[in-house]
Amino acid sequence: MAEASRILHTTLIPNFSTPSHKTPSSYSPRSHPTASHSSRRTTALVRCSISTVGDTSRTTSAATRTIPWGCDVDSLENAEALQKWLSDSGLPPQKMAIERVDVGERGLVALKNIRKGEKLLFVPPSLFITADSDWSCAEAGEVLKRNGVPDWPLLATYLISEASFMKSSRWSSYISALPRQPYSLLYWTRAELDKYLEASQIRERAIERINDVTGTYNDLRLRIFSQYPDLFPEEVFNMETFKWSFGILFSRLVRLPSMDGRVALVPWADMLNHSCEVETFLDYDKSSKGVVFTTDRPYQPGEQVFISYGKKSNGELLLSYGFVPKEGTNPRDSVQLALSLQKSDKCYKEKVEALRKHGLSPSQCYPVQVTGWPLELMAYAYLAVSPPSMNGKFDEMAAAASNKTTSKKDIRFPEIEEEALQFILDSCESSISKYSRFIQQSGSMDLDVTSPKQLNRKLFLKQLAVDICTSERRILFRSQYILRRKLRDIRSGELRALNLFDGFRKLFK
Ligand SMILES: C[S@@+](CC[C@H](N)C(=O)[O-])C[C@H]1O[C@@H](n2cnc3c(N)ncnc32)[C@H](O)[C@@H]1O
Repeated sequence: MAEASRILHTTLIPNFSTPSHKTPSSYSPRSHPTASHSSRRTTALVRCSISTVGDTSRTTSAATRTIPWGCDVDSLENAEALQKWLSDSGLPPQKMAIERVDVGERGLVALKNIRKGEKLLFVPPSLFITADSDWSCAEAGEVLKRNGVPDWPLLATYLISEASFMKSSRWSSYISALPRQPYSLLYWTRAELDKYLEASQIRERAIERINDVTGTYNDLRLRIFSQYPDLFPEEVFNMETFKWSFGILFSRLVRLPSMDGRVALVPWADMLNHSCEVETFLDYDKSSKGVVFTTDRPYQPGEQVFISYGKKSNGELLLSYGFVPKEGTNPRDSVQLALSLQKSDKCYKEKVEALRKHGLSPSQCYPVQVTGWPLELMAYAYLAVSPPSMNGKFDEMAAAASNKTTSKKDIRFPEIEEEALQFILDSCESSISKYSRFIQQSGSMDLDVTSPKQLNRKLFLKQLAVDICTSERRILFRSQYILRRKLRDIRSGELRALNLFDGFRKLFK
C-alpha cells in the first residue's frame, strides 16, 4: 500500500496551482452534468442528506454518522457481487477468493495449493483507478485537472463523485464493497486522540494528518467546489465524505514502483491483508502487463494469503490502516523518542541556533528500534549535554543530528559519552512512565458512553491504544536495558581505571 505519510505535506497543498476562477455567473451552461447525471446524483443526494440528519451533536458525530455507500467489512456483504463484476470486467480466474478471515476481518484466501515464488493476482490496468480514470461526470474531472489538483485530492474527489453516481458508475460494485467506515485515525475525535494516545507520538501525527485532510477539503471547497456548485454540491462533497475517501486512500492506495511510482486503487489486490512475516509487495509487472505479487512462502487451500504494506512501524500501521500487529511480531517496529534541550542550559541559545541552522528544533523526535537508535539521536544527545567549553563543536553536533545533511554522523566525544547516554536514558524513562501510567489507568478508564454501539467503539479504540502503547513501551524497555548496561560498563571501566591509578600511586609512595 502507498507511503501515505509523506503525501499531504509534499504533494497536496503546495502543488495547487491557482484556479482559472470561473465564477458561477460566468460558468457555461454547457458544463452542467447531463440530465441523466443530474437525476442519478439527486438520488444520491437524498440518501446522503438522510443519513446525516440528526447527527450534528459532537458526541455522536464520529461514532454514528454514516456514509451512504460501502458496506460493513465484517460481513461478506457485496463481496460476491464484486468478484462477479471483476471477472466480467477482465480479471482472469484466480487461485484465491474473498472470505471472512481471522486477521483483517475480510481477506483473500487460497483456493488451491500456492507455491513459494509464484506470481499471483494479475489485475489488468483497465481495472485500476488512477488520476487518469474517466469520470462519470466528465466536466467535474476537467475542472479539477484544469485547476492542477494533485493526484491524492483528485482521487479522493473522484471516489466521492463515482460513489454518488451509484449504479450508473462503472465502479459501483467496487465502491459497494469498500468499507463504509475505514479503520483510520481520521475517525478519532480530538478528545479520543488526547485521551487514548496521550503517551504516543502517533497522536501528533494523527492530528497533523486530520488537519491536512481538513485543510485540503477546505482548500478545494474554497477554490473549486464553491465555484461550481452544480458539479460539486455540498450535500455530496463535504468533510464527512472526504474523511471517508481519504480513509480509503490511506488504507488501500498502492504505489507502483515499476510504473514510476504511480498511485492507483487496484480492486481485488486491495483485499489482501498485511503480515509482518512476509516481504512481498504489489507491483506492476511489465512483462504480463498487470499488478501482481510474488509469494515468498507457500499456502495451502483455506489459508489466508498476505502481502506486506511496507516497512512500517506499528504506529504507522495504526495511523493509515487502523490496526496494530501483535506485540513483538513486527521487526520494523519503532517508537519516536522525544528529546529536548534544557532551558536552563547556559548555552541554550547557541545550541538552539546551531540546531535551527540544520533544520532542527529544540525538541526533536528520533525513531528507536529494539536493535538500537540512529546516530543522529546520539549526536543530538552530545549537543544537549555538551558544556560551554565545547561550543566550537556545537555546529558539528547539530549537523550530525540532522538527517537532512550529508555530513559525518558517526561522531564520538568520549569525554561526554556517559552524560549523553544518561540523557537518552532519562528521556527514555520519562517516556516509559507516561506509557505505564496510561496502561495502568486504561483498566479503570471511564469510557463515557450512552449506548451499546458507542461502548463497542470506545472499547475498540481503547484496545488499539493499549496495544500501541504496549508495543512502543516494549521498545523503550529494551533501550533502557541497553543504555543501563552501557552506562554500567563505562562506570565500572572508570572505577577500574581509578583503582589502577590508586594502586600505582600507593606503589610509588
Ligand atoms: C487494503 S485493505 C485489506 C482488505 C480489508 N480487510 C477489507 O476487508 O477491505 C486494508 C485494511 O485491512 C485491514 N487489515 C489489513 N491487514 C491487517 C492486519 N494484519 N490486522 C488487522 N487488520 C488488517 C485494516 O482494516 C486495513 O485498513
